[in-house]
Amino acid sequence: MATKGESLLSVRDLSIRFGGIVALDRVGFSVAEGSIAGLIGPNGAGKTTLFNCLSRLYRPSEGAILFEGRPILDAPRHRIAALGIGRTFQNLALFRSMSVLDNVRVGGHCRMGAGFLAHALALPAVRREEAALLEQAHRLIDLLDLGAVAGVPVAALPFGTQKRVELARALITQPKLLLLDEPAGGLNHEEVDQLRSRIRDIRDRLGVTVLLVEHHMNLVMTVSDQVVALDFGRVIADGTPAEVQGDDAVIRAYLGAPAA
Ligand SMILES: Nc1ncnc2c1ncn2[C@@H]1O[C@H](COP(=O)(O)OP(=O)(O)OP(=O)(O)O)[C@@H](O)[C@H]1O
Repeated sequence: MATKGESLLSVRDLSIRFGGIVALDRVGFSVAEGSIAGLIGPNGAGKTTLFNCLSRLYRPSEGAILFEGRPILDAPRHRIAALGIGRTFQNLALFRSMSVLDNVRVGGHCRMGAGFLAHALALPAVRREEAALLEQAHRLIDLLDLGAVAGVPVAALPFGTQKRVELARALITQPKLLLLDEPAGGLNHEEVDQLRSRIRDIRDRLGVTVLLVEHHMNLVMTVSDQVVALDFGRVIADGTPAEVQGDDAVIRAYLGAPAA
């Protein structure tokens, strides 16, 4: 197991092609345990493709992903949450007619140890697990200020609140690494400020390492310890927010090459 400051996640020489497009080209970087890392890059740079490789939705053609020092590309997709990697999606993936509480609880079932038969028979072990899950769901609902709407169907809530529900649902799997795909997308200024402190709370209070893909530069640069910049599927910068913000290749990628 990685100790604080060591790499929790290492991406090594990761490549993937779609037809003629090289979406990721020998991408490599590491994320230290207990840190907040931001992944930036212009549209089409490969950020979502990288997330999809990390959550095993895509299979890279080359390279390796190590989590806690162990390769995970051979792990079946449904084991990823149980290994300790959670994620949220750019487009919310919630059960819209279900309540906030039920959406959060449902996310926790992949971590439950009791088997199918034990569930069917409602054995005491299952009842204990269900009770622990309910308690954890309420804790996360409180952490994310969702207490007042716990019984409300998700479809009836404003977008910003739904995004918090998705965050709570991703956290109930007790991930060591949380992948956030554009958490600030569609949020107003005040909600982005709240999101910044929530991401810090998640790291500081729950001890979760965070990797976020985000276009909102102010959020990425103020919340991250490390920023990795991609362009055309390649890592063009990897360092502190100040280093990456001042990097010539990053400035060129965002502003375009100066006219000849
Ligand atoms: N399933 C796919 N089939 C074909 N091409 C794909 C697929 N997924 C991604 N691509 C291509 O790979 C490249 C990287 O796309 P990706 O969505 O990862 O970029 P991104 O950095 O997340 O962009 P954005 O910020 O716009 O979300 C793009 O050229 C995209 O068209």
